[in-house]
Amino acid sequence: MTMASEDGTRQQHYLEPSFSLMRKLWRISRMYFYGDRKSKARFLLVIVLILCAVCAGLFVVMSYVQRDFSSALSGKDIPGFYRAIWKFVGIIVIAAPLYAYYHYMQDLLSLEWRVWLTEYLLSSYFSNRAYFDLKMDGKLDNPDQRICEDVSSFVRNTLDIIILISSQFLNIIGFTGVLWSIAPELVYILIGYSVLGTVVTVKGFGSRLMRLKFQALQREADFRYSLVRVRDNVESIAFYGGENHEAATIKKFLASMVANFREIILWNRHFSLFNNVYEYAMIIVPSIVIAPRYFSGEVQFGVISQTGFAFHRILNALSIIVFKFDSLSGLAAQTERLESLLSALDDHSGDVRLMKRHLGKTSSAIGLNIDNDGDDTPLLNMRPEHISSGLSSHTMKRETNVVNIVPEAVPSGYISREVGPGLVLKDVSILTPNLKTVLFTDLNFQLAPGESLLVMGPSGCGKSSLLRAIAGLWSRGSGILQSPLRSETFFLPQKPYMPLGTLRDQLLFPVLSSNSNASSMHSDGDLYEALEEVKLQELPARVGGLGAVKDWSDTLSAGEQQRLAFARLFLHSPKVAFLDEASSALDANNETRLYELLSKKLEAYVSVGHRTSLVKFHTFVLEFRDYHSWKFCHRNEFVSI
Ligand SMILES: Nc1ncnc2c1ncn2[C@@H]1O[C@H](COP(=O)(O)OP(=O)(O)OP(=O)(O)O)[C@@H](O)[C@H]1O
Repeated sequence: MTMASEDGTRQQHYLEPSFSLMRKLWRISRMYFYGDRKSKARFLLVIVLILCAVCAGLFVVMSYVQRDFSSALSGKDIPGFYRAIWKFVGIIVIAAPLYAYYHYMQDLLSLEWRVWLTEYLLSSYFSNRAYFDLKMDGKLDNPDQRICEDVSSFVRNTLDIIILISSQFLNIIGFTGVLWSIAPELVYILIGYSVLGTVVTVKGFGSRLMRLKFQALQREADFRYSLVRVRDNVESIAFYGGENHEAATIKKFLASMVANFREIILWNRHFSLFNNVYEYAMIIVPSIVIAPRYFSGEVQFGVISQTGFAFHRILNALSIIVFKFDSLSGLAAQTERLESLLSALDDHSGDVRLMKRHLGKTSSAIGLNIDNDGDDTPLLNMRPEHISSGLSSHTMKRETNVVNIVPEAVPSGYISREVGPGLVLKDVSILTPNLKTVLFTDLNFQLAPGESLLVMGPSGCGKSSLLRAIAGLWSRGSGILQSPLRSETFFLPQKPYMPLGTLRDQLLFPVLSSNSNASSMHSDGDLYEALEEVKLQELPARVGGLGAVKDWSDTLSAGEQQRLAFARLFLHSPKVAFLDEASSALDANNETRLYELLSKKLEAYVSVGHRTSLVKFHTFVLEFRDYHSWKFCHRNEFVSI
């Protein structure tokens, strides 16, 4: 979840009614109506439009019945009066179920569309770790709100507008005939008047109200996220006594949201003024035009009310932008937010493709056999001759001298990734995601299968970033990185992630416990055994069994969470584990015992840690020193500085 910041990362949108906005609306809508569920989508839409047409037809019939009714009343025509009453009853009997079914189909289509679009966005959001890269990129605020609420409002409003336009179009067709047959001059008046009203609305209020609505969505999402952050960090805030600070921060978001709403209310008042004048100015026009003909006996009394009815139906239809501007401006804001999310996801998958192409070129340039089709496909068979000769001694010392480099000067490519049995880094340089800082350059080392590495160094030198690069989370930089298949590795971050769900879910994560493979792979006995290994055997009894559901990050201590993460690691038994200060919250005894288990159970592992007591559990030590240099040596040669 990214909150838009005030430092310029927030995207500025100057929304205005335009063809580009309509194109965006069409782009999002066509994805569903031309997508994999198009048959159902189109079927539902056609049904809704047919029902809409029938309802519009009923309105035309109603205008004639109303005419007969008024004429019968004014002419004291008793049989005519009862005939009109019976016609009314007939229309109501048909219209009542028809309307109910019409709204039901509308709701059904809206739900289907929402589900489809949400699922589509979720798939894109989680593919190629887009959620991670979007957060790192920091340009798109609150993707969660876009996926959750903007989709829902967008679908509802778009559907309303489609139906409205269709019904108004039918109204224009149906009632223009009626009005034309009575008073053609009224049709001309209506056209001129509605064009004028639309131009004033679009030019006078369009871009301002749309921008305000866009900001309203953005600021509401920021406000809500500031509250969610508090809920996620209650303990830290309580320890710091940070209530005043948090309340002040949240109030700032509230104030910004309210300021925007004040502006919306103000502009709504201006618009409402214009809207009322526009609507009321026309109320008596049809009567003024028709009354002289009624006085001269040219038309019956009922024609006056029929003309008024038809006139206002057409006025509503032609003035759709004026009368529905509130929902249209809301829809414009939702369209813009969804479109920028879709574009960011598209750009991301484009970047991934570009990266793969780039890697293909790089590798062929150095004569390596690359296949970029998937994470788990062996890509490169790196032989010793690809590694600089100095590496084979396993003891290297090298000075690097670039720390903060202007973006133009940094390596602009990607780290080439390979799959191989060990872990090999050749001339690897890594950039931070904002591409402003080179963390280290020309890092070279290799670990054969079965060899383990401890990465040490001062805070902020790039130890975790190295693991991120190995895991494929960061790719910007240069060099070649060979590591085992992703499915053979397992990463433990410093702060273990505790997903929502049962104790069983915590142990099996990232495998879903509902997945049939999970239960065939790990019986409850295995889970209890893993808990015993990390000295958490009493946990199931304490919390109510493996099926107990809790907020685990609040229920368990930091050390317990780290031990649970080790149990998770042992259950998955990967070939190679990567541990980023994964035992930092543990006491020395627990840490030693877990590392003893680790060295027995796993072929190899790479740890990031600060304690020299960990050195004995690893074959090699890579030590970063003062951001400028690094040293790779055997553990027997390691001398702590
Ligand atoms: N998303 C980001 N954008 C820009 N810079 C970042 C980002 N994430 C991390 N950095 C910077 O990259 C540098 C290296 O971070 P990293 O987490 O790898 O350090 P570390 O050596 O693991 O530190 P520690 O021992 O404190 O955990 C830090 O200076 C950090 O501020």
